[in-house]
Amino acid sequence: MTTPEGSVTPALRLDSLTKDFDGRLVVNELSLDIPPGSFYGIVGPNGAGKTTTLSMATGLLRPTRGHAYVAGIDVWADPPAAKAHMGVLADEMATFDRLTGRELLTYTGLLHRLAPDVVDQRCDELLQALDLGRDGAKQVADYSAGMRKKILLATALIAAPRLLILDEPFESVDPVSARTMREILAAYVDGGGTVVISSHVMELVETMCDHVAIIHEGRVRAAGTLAEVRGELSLVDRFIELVGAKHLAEGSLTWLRS
Ligand SMILES: Nc1ncnc2c1ncn2[C@@H]1O[C@H](COP(=O)(O)OP(=O)(O)OP(=O)(O)O)[C@@H](O)[C@H]1O
Repeated sequence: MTTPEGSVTPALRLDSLTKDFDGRLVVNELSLDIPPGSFYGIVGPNGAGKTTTLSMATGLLRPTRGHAYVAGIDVWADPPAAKAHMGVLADEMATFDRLTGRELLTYTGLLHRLAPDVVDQRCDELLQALDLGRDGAKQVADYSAGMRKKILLATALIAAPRLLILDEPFESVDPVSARTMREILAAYVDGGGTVVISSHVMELVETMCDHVAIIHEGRVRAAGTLAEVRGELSLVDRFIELVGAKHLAEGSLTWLRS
């Protein structure tokens, strides 16, 4: 989609997003444009505000101030329209744990008004691809943490949205499944989709993403293409340069030495 001025509408626009928890600003006037077709990594130290930001962007947590737009649609002004454009994976998302993996996927597909035979075929393919074929009949409540990530990724993918927002999608996932997930996401971006992931794993972001934002204390410290953000440094060095390295103070935890 293009605006009247001819500029391309961002797949996701965060406009001065702010979250105040009991007087503490954990996300502070955060603005970011995610170009369509990009594979965008959001990195930041523990507690930087990544999950809070993505929760506000996906309609899970109401911002104190600011706006999020998906393909130009204001997420909080028209949540159903905005949500129709995106697939979301987030730990704090409520899900129907008493359904089996296959039932949850089927239910999600039917909610998106896909034809039952299409849902069936996509369920087969997704369960197979994510190595959940044998666990399709098990309740999601009994899934391991990694299996839960994978079934939630499958629910985010089943309706083939144009935007995927994935909070720590690789956490707890084994290396074989992680590789498959990376292949699925790379093919999705090749097909014109946009992916936004948060991650702590710099190597992963560096090899997968073409854009990156470094967030610290609720603000964007650097954002742009990977090359623009990294400069001459590796992403991890740039990250440490921006957020500051911490070393163990001399003499602390000496009681750990036997
Ligand atoms: N519901 C809440 N009430 C109060 N404070 C909260 C709430 N949710 C998050 N916070 C605080 O907001 C800050 C940002 O948390 P957030 O989960 O967004 O960080 P994060 O960057 O995703 O961290 P991590 O990398 O550790 O997952 C933290 O200090 C956290 O304690």
